Amino acid sequence: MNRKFFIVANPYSGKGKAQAALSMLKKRLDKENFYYAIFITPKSEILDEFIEENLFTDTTDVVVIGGDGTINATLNALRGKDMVLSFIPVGTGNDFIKTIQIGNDLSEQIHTIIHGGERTIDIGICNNRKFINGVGVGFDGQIVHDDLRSKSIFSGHLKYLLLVLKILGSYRSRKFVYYMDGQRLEMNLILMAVHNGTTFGGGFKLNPDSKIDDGLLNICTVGRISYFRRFFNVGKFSFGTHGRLPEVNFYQVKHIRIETNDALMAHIDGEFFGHPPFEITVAEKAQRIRVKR
Ligand SMILES: Nc1ncnc2c1ncn2[C@@H]1O[C@H](COP(=O)(O)OP(=O)(O)OP(=O)(O)O)[C@@H](O)[C@H]1O
Repeated sequence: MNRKFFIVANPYSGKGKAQAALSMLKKRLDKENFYYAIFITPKSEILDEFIEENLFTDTTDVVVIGGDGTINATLNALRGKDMVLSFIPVGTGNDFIKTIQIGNDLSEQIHTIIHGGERTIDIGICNNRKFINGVGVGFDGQIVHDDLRSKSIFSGHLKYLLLVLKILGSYRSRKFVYYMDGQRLEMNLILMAVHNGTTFGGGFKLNPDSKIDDGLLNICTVGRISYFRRFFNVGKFSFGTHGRLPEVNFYQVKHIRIETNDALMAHIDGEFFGHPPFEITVAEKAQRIRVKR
């Protein structure tokens, strides 16, 4: 079958690195005589609807040049169409691709897009919206919320890290009421990370043992923790060694329901996603992606 590429490029992701990536990808696709179409994303709350409207039905390969938010919008635009997703990560955090092998630089990543192998991965679903990496509720939802509104002389990852430190020093634990595979729990938590992937926030490996094709969601909860212990242990979350802390618990489930609480903020694949209630499940082996052979 002749392959047809549809390229979704976000000019805003990661301070505009998409243009250079797009030029190089176009050159390589031209050289190999592939058909392709390009969609440059507009700033919009309904990005997935714009992508879906422009997607040709005979597309075989959808390439995302952007960060996790652009991957999320593209994934939701596919609405079950059987197309292979591949990635050039030019976002700020790029947390999802830390779970897979696509190559370390632009040239290798383009090689993977054209000549890579296929892998079929699980997809999470939260209140009918799909996610590829995860949903964060509590502390990291608050960061995404505040990041959207804060003005700073810094930008990108540095702005994000400064916000993490600021909120780390003030965020209080909140009551979570939730059902994991039907079992009711009620806990005061700083955060709950529900993952298909492993990492949030550009490198915090909250669920280091998560696998993207095991049919399960990995959950990390962090309970009430003193301000001193937060700052002292924050590095452990980057290395994924926080499991030794008594405030941390890990779970693997197929379904979680988090009850209504307007004091809890959430994000889905790094995009602000409001407040619970959330009904979160996993669709096993639901999406083909392109990875390094
Ligand atoms: N043309 C555009 N101008 C401004 N914003 C845009 C444009 N196109 C898309 N967006 C916004 O970009 C956001 C997604 O950015 P994306 O997540 O891909 O990059 P990032 O935030 O730099 O990376 P990451 O999520 O990996 O940290 C969405 O909120 C979307 O509305």
